[in-house]
Amino acid sequence: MEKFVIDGGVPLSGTVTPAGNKNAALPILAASVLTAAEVVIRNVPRIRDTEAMIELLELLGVTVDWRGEHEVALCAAGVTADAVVDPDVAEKIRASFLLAGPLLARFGAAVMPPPGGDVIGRRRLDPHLDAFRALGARDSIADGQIVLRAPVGGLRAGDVFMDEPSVMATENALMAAALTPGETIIGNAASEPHVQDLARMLVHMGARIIGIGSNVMRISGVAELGGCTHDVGPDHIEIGSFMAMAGMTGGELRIKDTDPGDLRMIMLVFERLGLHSELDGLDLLVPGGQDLAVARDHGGHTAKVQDGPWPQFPADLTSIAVALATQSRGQVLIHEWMFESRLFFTDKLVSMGANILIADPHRALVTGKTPLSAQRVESPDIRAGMAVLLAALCADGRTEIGNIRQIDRGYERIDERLRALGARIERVPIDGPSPVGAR
Ligand SMILES: CC(=O)N[C@H]1[C@@H](OP(=O)(O)OP(=O)(O)OC[C@H]2O[C@@H](n3ccc(=O)[nH]c3=O)[C@H](O)[C@@H]2O)O[C@H](CO)[C@@H](O)[C@@H]1O
Ligand SMILES: C=C(OP(=O)(O)O)C(=O)O
Repeated sequence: MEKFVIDGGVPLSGTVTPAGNKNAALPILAASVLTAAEVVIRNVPRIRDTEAMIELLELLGVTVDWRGEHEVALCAAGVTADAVVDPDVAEKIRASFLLAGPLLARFGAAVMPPPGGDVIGRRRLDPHLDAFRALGARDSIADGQIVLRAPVGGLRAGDVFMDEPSVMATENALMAAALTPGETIIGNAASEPHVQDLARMLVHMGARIIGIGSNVMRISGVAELGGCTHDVGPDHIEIGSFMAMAGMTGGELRIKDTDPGDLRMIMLVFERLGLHSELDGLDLLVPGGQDLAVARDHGGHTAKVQDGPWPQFPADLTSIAVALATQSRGQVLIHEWMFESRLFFTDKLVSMGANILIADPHRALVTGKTPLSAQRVESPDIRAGMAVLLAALCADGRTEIGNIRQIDRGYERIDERLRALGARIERVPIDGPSPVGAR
């Protein structure tokens, strides 16, 4: 067990390169199961969630060959119909359920243990099951696991209409449809950058997909998919986290090699919170020393930030937006529309001095700017952990953050990368000695 010890109050400045998108890498790794050919995946973030997915793949019989720090070659030629999804590893990540689509399509059956993931509210699996049913599969429960079976002769191309634009259900439906001959239509599909990235990989493997980036995709599936080499796109959630960090500490940051199309809504919403950023080619620049002030709506009305399915503001950045708002003059209502427990972590920011009123489980009214001071806090989930870390970086004094395994689930070597920007942060074993050089 480890904790972060942070001495705050230093502007973080310099250049940083974002890691590959966690939520793209996970389905892209799972898609390797769709083919017996080798797939090479580059720009894989080295985080705990991708480690867990790769462990699951190895336990299924996929050969895993790291060819570089972020490049892995996977070959699922040895996976058989009786391969088992390991329940102990599956419960570590929500994305373990992404193996359902590939296994069902390739072998006609999948036995799926309950997935894990962030405890941020109720997380339905119904859209996944609905999609598989629309392709002819049947499901039942045995020993707490979901058993999926394709009809004799395999899945049938069909008309899938999501009851909500679920990200992972769209990904499962896409993977299953790509290996099902005929045309499948997915309506009310999710279209997040990670969904698009997976769809592009499936095209490289031999499927034809029309409508990538929209909420209706038409997939011409094939009986056999081939190998490919695929680069995972940059993580827009990590980029948003770095932007907020620069704004909150007053530093100047250049974020390299972004995908500007993924940043439009994030830049717009952060601008509303007073944080200006601009593009320089593919790089995103956050100027230093900004005096943050929330922009009121026309007519002087209170500003609001609300998340939603893409291209709306990403749910995974709402915790970060709350942290940023604490350092911006004025008042803003943050409405986390999707997950009913995601805002509970704000009590940690309040304990550090933030002025946040929780109106109900989905709404927080943040009034800034308030000085923050150091505390001992736990990280309840990946993004709340990052929000608390951002608060610690601009707080006065020494903050200790426990349960940093949560942060490590989604952010690669975050302490090392923040140190390179000037942060005074150390990773120390729990009950270990005080870090050298820290105040
Ligand atoms: C591994 C991965 O990719 N995880 C992401 C994925 O999770 P995941 O795919 O599990 O999330 P879903 O898109 O299914 O949405 C999560 C929950 O939000 C609710 N919901 C969602 C859409 C909607 O239109 N109405 C609605 O009510 C549902 O209760 C649903 O269970 O997408 C979430 C929403 O972007 C992100 O927070 C997660 O980081
Ligand atoms: C909620 C998240 O991840 P997961 O769906 O894997 O729990 C996240 O990335 O913020």
